[in-house]
Order: sequence, then structure tokens, then C-alpha cells
Amino acid sequence: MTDASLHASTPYEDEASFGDYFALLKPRVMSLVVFTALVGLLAAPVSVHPVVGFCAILFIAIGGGASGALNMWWDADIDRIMKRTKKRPIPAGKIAPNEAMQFGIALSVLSVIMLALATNVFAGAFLAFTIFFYVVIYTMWLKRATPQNIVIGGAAGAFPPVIGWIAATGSMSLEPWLMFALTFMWTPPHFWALALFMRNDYDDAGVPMLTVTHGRRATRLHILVYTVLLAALAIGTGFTAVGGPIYLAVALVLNALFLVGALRIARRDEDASEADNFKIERNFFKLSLLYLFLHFGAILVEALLKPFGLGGW
Ligand code: HEM
Ligand SMILES: CC(C)=CCC/C(C)=C/CC/C(C)=C/COP(=O)(O)OP(=O)(O)O
Repeated sequence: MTDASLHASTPYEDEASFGDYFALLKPRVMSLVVFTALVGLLAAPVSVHPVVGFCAILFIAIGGGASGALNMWWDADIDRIMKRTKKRPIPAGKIAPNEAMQFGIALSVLSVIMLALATNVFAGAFLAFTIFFYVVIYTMWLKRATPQNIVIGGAAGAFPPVIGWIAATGSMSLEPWLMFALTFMWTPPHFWALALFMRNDYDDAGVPMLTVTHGRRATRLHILVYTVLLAALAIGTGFTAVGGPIYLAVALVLNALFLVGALRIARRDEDASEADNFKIERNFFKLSLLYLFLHFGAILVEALLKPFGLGGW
């Protein structure tokens, strides 16, 4: 939908509140993104001045939020159709699409420049690339083009620990890419569970999510396959440079729970009670958030213990 037609059907209010602009930053989703960036930054084997570290995380958060605003600008037409998203600031008539676009671009430029100045140019460039990946590659291109949209696009959400590490060290190494791999493999089960319990949202909006193109049964099986691969990766990571006994214990428990959840989803029958299916899918989605948070929390604990001769193997 063009700006003009959106304007025609939505009476934009004169003054959007601070809360409306804040909502454009997708703060709830970005909170976990920012946490993974923080772990990337703190797990690096260098000492970062607390003020520099704080600024780095702040600018990564602003960059992530800016990419969320640009996503909402581009997707305003489908957001106004889906129940889950119709109350967002643009479809709700609080902020005009053009304003959201300008806000998103301004914050993107600001965050990239400030991160480069506060830390290093490499980190700034990587943040710019991540924003580009989420906004252009995922949102503008893949999301409406292929059911593999989130498998490939998931890379955008997996880059933040790499940005955090580069902000701290000015270089890359294996450890942040292990964190990348974990988030990358986690994204499909995380998202497809939501696509299942949001039922017809994506059908209505004509977005080619797996649930729409290949059906709910195929999506359930995809969740199971990715969860098995994720479990192998997450547990295997326990024996690498970012792992250690604490991480491994956390990973074993969480992956067992996640596998049980994925099996329950895979075994659901579409003819079964819709309320029961909803509950199982929603619980799995919630567990996915705890799953990533605790894996990164464990990576952080291992890293913070290392200077004391503890942590790691
Ligand atoms: C391309 C990859 C991803 C896709 C397509 C995706 C999709 C989604 C969607 C559609 C929602 C519902 C959001 C809403 O209604 O506001 C959601 C929720 C969420 N996502 Fe993701 N996600 C992705 C990657 C990530 C990553 C990498 C993280 C964190 C590292 C993350 C963290 C969250 C959190 C914390 C929520 C819950 C927000 C709440 O409490 O409402 N997501 N995700
Ligand atoms: C630092 C930086 C730039 C981070 C970017 C992080 C990132 C790519 C997060 C992706 C998370 C997300 C909300 C995907 C939603 O998919 P969607 O946009 O299809 O969901 P929607 O239907 O809720 O809009």
C-alpha cells in the first residue's frame, strides 16, 4: 500500500506520544536481541571500559530499534490486516508512514556513526550491515517472496552478538560465530510456533509463511527437524570455547524440554481441540524465549568466571 492510500484510510493524529515512537522500536523483541549483543560484548577476552560498553549496547539497541521502525514502515499494509499487529503505531493512525521512515533512517544513521565513534569502525559497519539485512534483505525482499524467509532472514537477528564482540575487540573470532549459529538455528522454531498459534494472520495478509505455503502439518514437522538440529548444535557448543560445565548443564535441560515441546507440537492433530493446540504452540513459543535467554546467560556466566580460573573447560 502506498503512503497516499494509507493516509487516505487512516486519520493520523497531530501529536504522536513518546510511547508511540517507542513502540516503533519493537522494544520487547529488541530486549532479547540487545541481551545477546551484551553477551557478545562481555564474553570477549578484553576489558572494555564500562562507559564504552554501555554506549556500545545503547547504540546497538538504537540501531535494532531503528530497523524495527523501518520494518513497520515497509510492512504497514500487512500490519493493518493482521490481528497481532493492527494496533502498531502506523496502522493505529498514531504515526504517519513517512514519519516512521524518517525516524527509522535518522536513528539508523545516528546509531551506526555513534557506535563507530564510541568503539570502532568495523563495529559500526557491521551494525549498518545488520540493519540493511533486516530491512532490505528480510523485510523488503524475502518476507513476501519465499517460505524460507525467516530461515535466511534469521541471520539478521543472529548478528548482534557478533557486533557486540567486534565492538569490544575490533576483530572477529570463532566464539561470536558460535553464538550466531545458536541464534540462527533457534529462529525457525521460535517463529514457526508463533505462526502456528497466530493461525490465519499470515494467510489473511498474503505473506508466504510456511504455514501458508506448505500447511500446518509441514510446519509442525519443520519445527521438530530444526529443534533436533538446534539441540545437537546447542549441546555441541557446550564443548567449545564458549561452553563449560554450567553452560552444558543448562543446555542439556533446556534442549530436553525444547525437544519434548517440539515432539508434542509435531504429534498434534489439526482435528484436535483448537484450544489445546493453541496452548501447546504458545507454550513452546514462550519456552523459546527462555531457551535463548538462558543459553546466552550461561555463556555469559562461563565467560565472567574465566578471569577467576573458573568457567570454561
Ligand atoms: C528473522 C528472525 C525472527 C523472526 C521472523 C521473528 C518473529 C517474531 C515475531 C513475529 C514475534 C511477535 C512480535 C510482536 O508481535 O511484536 C516475535 C516475538 C519475539 N521475538 Fe522474534 N523473531 C525473529 C528473531 C528473533 C531474535 C533473533 C530474537 C532475540 C534474540 C527474538 C526475540 C523475540 C522476543 C523476545 C519476542 C517476544 C516479544 C514479546 O514479548 O511480545 N526474535 N518474534
Ligand atoms: C541490531 C539489529 C539491527 C538487530 C536486528 C534484529 C532483528 C533482525 C530482529 C528480528 C526480530 C523480528 C521482530 C522479526 C520479526 O519478523 P517480522 O518483521 O516479519 O515480524 P512482524 O510480523 O512482527 O513485523
